[in-house]
Amino acid sequence: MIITPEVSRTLTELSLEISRQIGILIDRNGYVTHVIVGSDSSIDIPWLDRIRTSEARLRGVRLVHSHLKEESLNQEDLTDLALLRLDYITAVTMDDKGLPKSYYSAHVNPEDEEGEPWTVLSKKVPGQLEEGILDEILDIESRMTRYRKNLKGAQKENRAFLVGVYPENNRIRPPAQSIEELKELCRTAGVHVVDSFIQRKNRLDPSTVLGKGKLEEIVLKAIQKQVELLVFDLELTPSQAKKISDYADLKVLDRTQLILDIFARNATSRDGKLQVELAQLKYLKGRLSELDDNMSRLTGGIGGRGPGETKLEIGKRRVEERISRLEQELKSLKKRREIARRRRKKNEIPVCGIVGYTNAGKSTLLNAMTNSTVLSEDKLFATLDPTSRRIRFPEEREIIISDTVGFIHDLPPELSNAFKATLEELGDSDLLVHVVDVSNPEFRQQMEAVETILEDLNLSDIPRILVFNKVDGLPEEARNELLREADLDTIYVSAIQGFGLETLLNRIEERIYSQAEAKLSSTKPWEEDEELEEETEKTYV
Ligand SMILES: Nc1nc2c(ncn2[C@@H]2O[C@H](COP(=O)(O)OP(=O)(O)OP(=O)(O)O)[C@@H](O)[C@H]2O)c(=O)[nH]1
Ligand SMILES: [Mg+2]
Repeated sequence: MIITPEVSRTLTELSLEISRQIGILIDRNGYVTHVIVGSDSSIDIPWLDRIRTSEARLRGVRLVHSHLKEESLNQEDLTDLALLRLDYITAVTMDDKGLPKSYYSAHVNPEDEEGEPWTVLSKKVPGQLEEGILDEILDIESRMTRYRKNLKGAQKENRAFLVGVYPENNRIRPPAQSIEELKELCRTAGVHVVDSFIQRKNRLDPSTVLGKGKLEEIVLKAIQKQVELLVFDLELTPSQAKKISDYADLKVLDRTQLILDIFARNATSRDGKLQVELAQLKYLKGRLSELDDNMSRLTGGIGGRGPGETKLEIGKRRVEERISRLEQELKSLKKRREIARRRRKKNEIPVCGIVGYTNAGKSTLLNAMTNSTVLSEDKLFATLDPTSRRIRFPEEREIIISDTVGFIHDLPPELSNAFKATLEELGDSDLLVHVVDVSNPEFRQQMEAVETILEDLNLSDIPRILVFNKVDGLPEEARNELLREADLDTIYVSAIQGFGLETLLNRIEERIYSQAEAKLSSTKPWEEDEELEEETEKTYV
């Protein structure tokens, strides 16, 4: 039974006596876990511990509360039901003697994506209360689970909503494109994006970023669509993330965390893994400091005397220790890499680096170039990125061509070192091939972002070839327009269809070898060699 007639009567009688709503939370064993006294028209449910074990499950308690007037469940009641994932919610009304009159109940809607997030049941009078409430709740839960099971493979895991808040007249990056990029990041990270929400707002709400109303709307939809993750297209402070996550009872991630996660997944070399861990720890350290500041504001004693070493401080110290250990290790790895680099340099095989915005098609292009020519050879250099290949041209000319990590707008500062370390070897390149995905409407901004990063890395002096990739994905007119305005140095390719690769390879050979010859005639090779040998020996000692 939802509530026994006796308890129900106590509830309504007391309620009438004090002219306030009274609510009780009842667990699955029938025990009352909380008694709540509200005002005459509403009731505040206390913070409920998370006792659910899986996303599809309900909270394990139902709320029965009195309504002083003959009113069914109102919007606030239904919102509480959904937000708190209550097992069930019931409002009991009373007659003028305080005896229970009607019961209005609702439960969450376990499967219908399009309807309301709740199912409102028809009114019952005291004699109609039946046994079997527990079975009914278990049935709702199993329907929720079944609904989830029926979702197709990839849609089942990590279901997410994207949330973007943008200033009202930001002309630099249209929100739709920014969200589109976030979607791509999610795809890479194995997150299934169910829907996205964009809010235009000049002033962010300091505590929850979004206004309460918008957040509530999003959370209610999240419950309905069985979403368990909110991904924000901006950087959240730790306390914002915590507030949103507490309110929504959903996991909350921001763009930085998403990128960190992708880096962590994709790092394969020892160096890469350490770099990512370092970035993660630095990120964590920043978060701990902010939380710590908030805590000491709450706990700080008179005259600024603090509470001694808090748990957070201990955590922070451990993080710092690990950071410095990682930095040490990375330093020694870097030394070893430098030696290997010098040795390679001595071999005098010119190096060509492929750079470009993430997803521009760099890896595809590298594969296409090295597989499509009989001149290529798969060769892995242990100390290089595993995607370096050797290309052999006629006349015994060869080059090493290497793929790099993709560039991205607004790289989180914690990551930029890790990112730069992977790009460090680009400094040795004799030529850079800048690959652009021209089928992306944002490609010009992406080119700019790449330019900025190259400058940042002091690489803008290295000769460069500009390659417009994915021309196959462009409609005829757009392609013609590009062709008209582009300079002669730009090369148009489709890495997938193999279009333009010959031209590109020829251009690479031409550029590298004309430079190499120019260099040969202007420097005395033996001088350089001697110097190298000396340095190499020094590092060995
Ligand atoms: N239509 C079309 N798609 C392409 C072309 N080249 C690459 N792609 C696709 O673009 C996507 C990204 O290609 P990648 O080669 O992984 O791109 P990338 O630049 O190495 O990306 P990151 O390593 O993530 O920075 C893949 O789905 C490719 O199939 C092309 O010429 N035409
Ligand atoms: Mg790639």
